Amino acid sequence: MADNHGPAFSTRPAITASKLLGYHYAVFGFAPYGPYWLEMRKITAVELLSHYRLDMFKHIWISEELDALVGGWLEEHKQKRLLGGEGNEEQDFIDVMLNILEDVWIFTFDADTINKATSLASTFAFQTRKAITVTVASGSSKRAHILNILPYLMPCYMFVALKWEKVLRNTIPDQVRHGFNISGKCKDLAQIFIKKLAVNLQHNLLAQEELDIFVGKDRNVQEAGIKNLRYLQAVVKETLRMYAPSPILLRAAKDDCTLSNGYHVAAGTSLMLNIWKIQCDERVWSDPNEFQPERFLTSHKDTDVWGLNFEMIPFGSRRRSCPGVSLALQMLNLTMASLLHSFEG
Ligand code: HEM
Repeated sequence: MADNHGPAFSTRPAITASKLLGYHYAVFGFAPYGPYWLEMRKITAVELLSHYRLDMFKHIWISEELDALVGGWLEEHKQKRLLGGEGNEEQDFIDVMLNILEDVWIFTFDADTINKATSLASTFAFQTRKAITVTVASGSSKRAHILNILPYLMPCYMFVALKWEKVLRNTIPDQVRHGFNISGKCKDLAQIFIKKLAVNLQHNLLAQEELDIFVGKDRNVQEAGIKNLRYLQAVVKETLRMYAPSPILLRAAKDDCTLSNGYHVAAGTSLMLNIWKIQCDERVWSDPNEFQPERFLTSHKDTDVWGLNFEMIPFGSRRRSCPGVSLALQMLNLTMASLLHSFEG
């Protein structure tokens, strides 16, 4: 279906939570297919998440800079709460935002929570923007900065007839939210990864051996060296296969279409793709419930996660696939390699 009817299913279902929490679909991951989504997708791919930009911003995601920014901000709010006064309301806001981040399936929220989250989300946007402005003012001006992309966002104004302010407010916090999300996803995946290696001595030894050969005990793992760590990459892929962080994809039919089996699907029909089931299909994967990284060096050595092999789509596929896949893979591989490297085998 993803192959033959990809374009027909390139929009998202119009659910209430996307409308309320996504500023009337201005958060482009929730936006319907159309000129606004196309423009935002282009800006994100070229200006924010391209290899060129990832290289420019490497100092941010490799260092602790972003963590420090967000951590400092949360700490400040905690302190305010301890001192009483306005802190309580702000703490409410943080609690709700963290719930949203942890619970991606926001359509399970009841009406009250959605109302509360909607008003608090705008505070979040305001605070994030303030934090970014303060960071710029406080002086990393010589470095490439995320705000460099803002001129490219200006044309979006024309598409949504929103105030420029609103586009800015929705876009940057959205990427920051994804930043939080990836840390969460990385943390969950890292836990699974370590647990799997802890119970399986043989996997652990193979991964450690590879690190010893290509990195050595006395050096830190560098991003450039990851490409040599083929076993480690296979372990990361196997983790993504068995524990896809987004196990269900949400799409909707953009136009009427007829599937190859003759079913007619009306425009607007929601489609939920069960990625977990696809990635554990025993017709494709032998012993699908067994953690076997070796399969990505043997029977599935040509299967990657970029959305072209439909038996393995942890980042989705085609038009609405994850634009952060490159960043996510770099972070996952580097985090896992560094974690493993810090432990004795
Ligand atoms: C382990 C990490 C990650 C996983 C497993 C993941 C997975 C996914 C999946 C399954 C989708 C839906 C794809 C589809 O419908 O076909 C998606 C969409 C998206 N992801 Fe990710 N993602 C990750 C990290 C990131 C990062 C780091 C960013 C950006 C900084 C990001 C930004 C987005 C955006 C903006 C969309 C919506 C795209 C659209 O609707 O056009 N993701 N992601």
